[in-house]
Amino acid sequence: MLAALTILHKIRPRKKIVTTQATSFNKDKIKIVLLEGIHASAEKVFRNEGYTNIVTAAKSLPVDELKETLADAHFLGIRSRTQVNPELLSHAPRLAAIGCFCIGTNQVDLEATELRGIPVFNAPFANTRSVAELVLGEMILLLRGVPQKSAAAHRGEWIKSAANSFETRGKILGIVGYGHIGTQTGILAENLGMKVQFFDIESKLALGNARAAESFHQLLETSDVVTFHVPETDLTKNMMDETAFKHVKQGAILINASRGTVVDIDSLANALKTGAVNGAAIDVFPKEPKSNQEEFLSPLREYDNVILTPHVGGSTMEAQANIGIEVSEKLVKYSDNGSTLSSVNLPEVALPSHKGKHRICHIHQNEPGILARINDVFSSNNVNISAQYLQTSANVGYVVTDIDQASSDKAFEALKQIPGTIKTRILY
Ligand SMILES: NC(=O)C1=CN([C@@H]2O[C@H](COP(=O)(O)OP(=O)(O)OC[C@H]3O[C@@H](n4cnc5c(N)ncnc54)[C@H](O)[C@@H]3O)[C@@H](O)[C@H]2O)C=CC1
Ligand SMILES: O=C(O)CCC(=O)C(=O)O
Repeated sequence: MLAALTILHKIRPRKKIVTTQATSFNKDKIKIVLLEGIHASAEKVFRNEGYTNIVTAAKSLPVDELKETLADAHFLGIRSRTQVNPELLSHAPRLAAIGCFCIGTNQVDLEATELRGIPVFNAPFANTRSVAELVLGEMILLLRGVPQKSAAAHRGEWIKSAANSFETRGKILGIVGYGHIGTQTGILAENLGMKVQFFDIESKLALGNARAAESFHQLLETSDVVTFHVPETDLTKNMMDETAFKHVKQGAILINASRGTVVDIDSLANALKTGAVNGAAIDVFPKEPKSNQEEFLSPLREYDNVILTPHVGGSTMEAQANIGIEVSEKLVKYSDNGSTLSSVNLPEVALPSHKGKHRICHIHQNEPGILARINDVFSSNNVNISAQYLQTSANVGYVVTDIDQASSDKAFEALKQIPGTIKTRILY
């Protein structure tokens, strides 16, 4: 492992590491902030585990209020609205971990949190089914022209016609991003009798009768319905732009329940205007209202054949309750036991119980010799190590050491002084 540390250090440029130190307190002193209406199941998990200092808010907080709230907070829970950037982190000196109570983690600067030794956790598939079901429903409604017929009926108009109304059976569904949601959507669509093709940048196992498209453009050219299930990355930004729209099969349906940056809204509005696409369902937008009180602005509002939903793809009672439990359990585990298993930004270390021992968690810059210095501290303080676990990424290393209770405080103090230390915690 030491060799791996050394090699990675040599080939990666040095990143700016922000050194802050935190220790573990009594549970009632650990402040947990849960924002954006995170399901009550999360608070219940924390309370059941003895955490009582819990602040909740039904919405995201304005930046100044958020900074104030985070000044003495140890754990932060958010959904997709709260943006966590280096500026915010500089106002959260005690922050130990962040829970994204959703799938996407693009709202958090993952490198900045990594360099501060703050693990970020999410719920990678607790709302997968909810998104897939919404997409399926929207697809059926759009193929039947229901949104425009319904909007007309609300205005007193009666469009009893089969024109431009189709079954899903036998139609081709093109899935862009064949991950958890993409595959789940494909399976459900096949059960309706659709033919499924997908485009992914990774080589993927095709489930059921699905097949990989030759290219993104080939998928667009041959699909009756196109649905996006990619994360927000540099590659997916405006993936569906003016050029991509030129490849869409005449009269196709377009669905985006991934991230608002993936589909260029002006290009979509243009395609709707010219009739190049026959309808759309959009759940996510480049700029979304910060609260339910803010007006939603979009050039798509004028189109009856567009289903507009307020980023609720994953918002079902089932999904939110499950996400609340899953993410809070990960945060509790990190707090109580030090486990970073399934963290999206820090080296993953799965840990057994440390009953009868004190556990010292040390997050540090991944540089040559640091592991030796850590173990020097233990040997020079005559500390007997009963177990040690470690994992590294290009930038940071995470070493967890279980030691006898009698010698833990002295060793802990010495470990904090090692150059390159980012964060230390002692778990009793
Ligand atoms: N509307 C909502 O409420 C929700 C939205 N989401 C969004 O859906 C996204 C997808 O979720 P999952 O399926 O769980 O993620 P996933 O990580 O399981 O799958 C994403 C897939 O996209 C592929 N991909 C990445 N870049 C690509 C590119 N440039 N071209 C083609 N494929 C690419 C990946 O290889 C992967 O297979 C999330 O990142 C999140 O942003 C997730 C849940 C709820
Ligand atoms: O529920 C939310 O606030 C966001 C859902 C979402 O987009 C996700 O899980 O990535």
